[in-house]
Amino acid sequence: MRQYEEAKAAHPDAILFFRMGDFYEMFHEDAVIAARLLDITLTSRNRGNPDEEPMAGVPHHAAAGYIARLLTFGHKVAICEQMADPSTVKGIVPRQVVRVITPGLVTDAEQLDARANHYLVAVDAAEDNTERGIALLDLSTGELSAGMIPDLASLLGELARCDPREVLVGGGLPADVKKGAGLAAPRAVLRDDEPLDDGDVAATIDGAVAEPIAAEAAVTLPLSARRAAARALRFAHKCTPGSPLPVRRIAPYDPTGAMRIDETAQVHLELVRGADGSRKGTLLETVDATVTPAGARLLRRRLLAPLLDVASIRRRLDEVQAFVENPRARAELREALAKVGDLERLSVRAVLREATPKDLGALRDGLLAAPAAVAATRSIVDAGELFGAEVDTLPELAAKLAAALVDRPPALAREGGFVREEYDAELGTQRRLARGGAEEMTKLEAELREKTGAGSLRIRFTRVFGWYIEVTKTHLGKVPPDFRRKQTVAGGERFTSDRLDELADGLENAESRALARETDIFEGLVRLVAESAERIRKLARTLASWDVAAALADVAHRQDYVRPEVDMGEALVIEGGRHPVVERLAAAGRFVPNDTTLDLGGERLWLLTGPNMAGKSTLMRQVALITILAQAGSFVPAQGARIGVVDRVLSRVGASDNVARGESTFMVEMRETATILRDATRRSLVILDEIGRGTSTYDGLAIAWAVAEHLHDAVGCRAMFATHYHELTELAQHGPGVANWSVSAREHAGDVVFLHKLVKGPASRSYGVAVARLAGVPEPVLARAKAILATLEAGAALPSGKHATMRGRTKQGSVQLDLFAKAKPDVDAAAPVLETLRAVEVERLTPLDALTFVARLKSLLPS
Ligand SMILES: Nc1ncnc2c1ncn2[C@@H]1O[C@H](COP(=O)(O)OP(=O)(O)OP(=O)(O)O)[C@@H](O)[C@H]1O
Repeated sequence: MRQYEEAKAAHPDAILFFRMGDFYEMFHEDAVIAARLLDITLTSRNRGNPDEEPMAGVPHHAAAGYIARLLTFGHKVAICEQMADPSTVKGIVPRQVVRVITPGLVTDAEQLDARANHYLVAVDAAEDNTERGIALLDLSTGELSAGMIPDLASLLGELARCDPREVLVGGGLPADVKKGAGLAAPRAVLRDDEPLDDGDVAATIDGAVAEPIAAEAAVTLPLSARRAAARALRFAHKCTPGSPLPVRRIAPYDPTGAMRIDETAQVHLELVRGADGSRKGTLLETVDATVTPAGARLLRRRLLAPLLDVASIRRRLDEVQAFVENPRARAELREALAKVGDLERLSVRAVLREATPKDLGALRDGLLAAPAAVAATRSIVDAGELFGAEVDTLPELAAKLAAALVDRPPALAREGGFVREEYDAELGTQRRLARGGAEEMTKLEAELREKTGAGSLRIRFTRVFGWYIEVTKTHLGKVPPDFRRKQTVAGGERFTSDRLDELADGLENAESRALARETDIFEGLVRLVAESAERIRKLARTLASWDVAAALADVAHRQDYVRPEVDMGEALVIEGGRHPVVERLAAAGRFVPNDTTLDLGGERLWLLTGPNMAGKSTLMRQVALITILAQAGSFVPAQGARIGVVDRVLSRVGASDNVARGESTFMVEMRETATILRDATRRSLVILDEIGRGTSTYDGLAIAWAVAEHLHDAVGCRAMFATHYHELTELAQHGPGVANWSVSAREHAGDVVFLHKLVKGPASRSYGVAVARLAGVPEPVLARAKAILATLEAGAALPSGKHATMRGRTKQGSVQLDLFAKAKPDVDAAAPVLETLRAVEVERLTPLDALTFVARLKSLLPS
């Protein structure tokens, strides 16, 4: 147990998986926690003795699933392996912690989403807390980026964007940063990191990345960013004690170069995750036609961080256009890329010495497919200019892997059988010997059967007993004297003989030598791949960017998207724009395209009215999504688009509670509105859907009015504002930049027909009652609603003779709608009954509705 105690002392905060034979055992507190979380049996060691201790174990081959479970609960798992084959070691087998797996640092394909990055994030601050640094490490791809973040809001925005699994919060960070990090990265485990001094920073970075890069980082990266990078590297290094880190570069992380789409907008626009947390119905799902995991990850990153630089955006659009115009090259490229697999993650597994024969096989297939991908791209005119000159496809490594490995190598190296016999003379010899030995065994069996006349005699092998001769009971009398009894089984006896032992030894020798040789070859190949990791990753990056361009071209072709013009102008002109997701879900040809123009020099604030369900939200989201797609470098669902670069997309859509954060609907609404008003710049695109709805009518209207005014007068950005407050449409008289638009609908025989077509001017009415009918609200309720509506629209007079307001105050001070109060006996008591009766459409009533209706009328009469 000394080994155990030492390993545990080195990793006190991890659950220690201590390898013993075919099991990983856990002890003490670890065993208790694991038994509870993994639903495995808690046993004990030295039962009944004073040193009895809890113990639990999981089979070694099934460990991955258990580890994944523990990670989801935020635990770290330290893997302590046997460092030698127990059968060859005298005394205690040496053991060592080879890897600590934490939620942010997983490399096992089963625990990773192939189509998304998996980040560990470190956050730091300069000594005087004036600047904040962030570092993002994806160990599974070996990518590390670091940069400075100007303020807390941006930092939280970045955390929401990269959706990390683990956040290291450097010691000394203010409490608001820690609290904010927890909220902005809800899926992450927050971990307090140990102190770090400046000497540690330099040493950690120098030790991890290549010298020129470390030197460059020292000059170009601000201290807070370097500190964050060093934290991430130090943590990762501690977790992979046995092998070098796969990180070779520190990419500058510059959020100011990207469009900011804060968490709220990401959620409201359903960019990469829908309301249920899945990819279903998101923009990403709609435009992600990539065929490689690395391409999918790149596209996801691009959608979450569209560019601001016009030249770079145009370069991406040029690439997409090239593939739109060359369908043949596109098809060939995509066919080749489909075989490429995940070169990035496979090469990292080799660096971490975690690669299996199957991984090497996949890497080989990927490398072999790369030249066809290059050829396809090269077939495009001007390809060199667009897609870079030389591409290194590592032909020598591909050839070596192809020569060495069998077609479908197994997942486990332990049992061998993955290196081609022709690849290595020694391996060939041992395999032949082994095969010869097996043939000899068959021959011996036939010989013995003949000699003894025991027809049931068999020569068999099991892992536990090795080779033996089995004879059934009926033939035991024929067993010759030189057979030695080994074991008695139900049906007969098992024997051995000198000849059998001799053959078995030879066979076993040949097999174990073959396996040892294969293991050597395998380790050599893994080393070779690890040495080439940087080149492989460079190739993977190139292929991923082609994959994205070809995928977007494919979507553009299939969905009829056009190339947007992107410039630094101040207009956002979309002709025949469509919502990329809704149009796919709508029946073919049923989606109604609309033109929208927001222009800082003209109409910059649109007030959008129209009935419920008319398509106001859809229209506003479509404008935002088209802008995001364009700046991410994609074609867009429209007949034409001119996008004057937008620096931020800010949105507040619909009302939703955030009970988890302990805030009411209205509080959330106002908090989000406040953020928008604070963060919006003249270049931003703001989308507001029915703000003010979460409170009483007049308060809501007042707030909505003031917000719209502020956006128009003070911020002066491009904005769309959907509202059901028709009073707000008067704002158009307020300033030249405000315009009224509405999404049209028609009422036909009491039913509403949505046209989804934009028309200039405010909506004439709301059709709320008609929509309520569409939703199945019972007729008696509809009739009463219509009656109330008519009274309201006529400007009802109160008993006191005052003009009706929507609300009044009771003596106790509580708010109530006067119109819903029962009529008092001294006024025309029958009025509401008559109004309701007049409004009902008798032909729509079911018999049951009619009964309910009569009861309702009666209840309206004073008793
Ligand atoms: N341009 C369009 N063409 C075809 N169908 C559309 C269009 N726009 C919206 N729709 C359909 O109408 C439904 C309602 O749209 P949306 O939610 O945008 O309405 P809304 O006006 O915002 O409603 P509410 O005021 O109730 O929030 C959508 O789910 C979609 O199916």
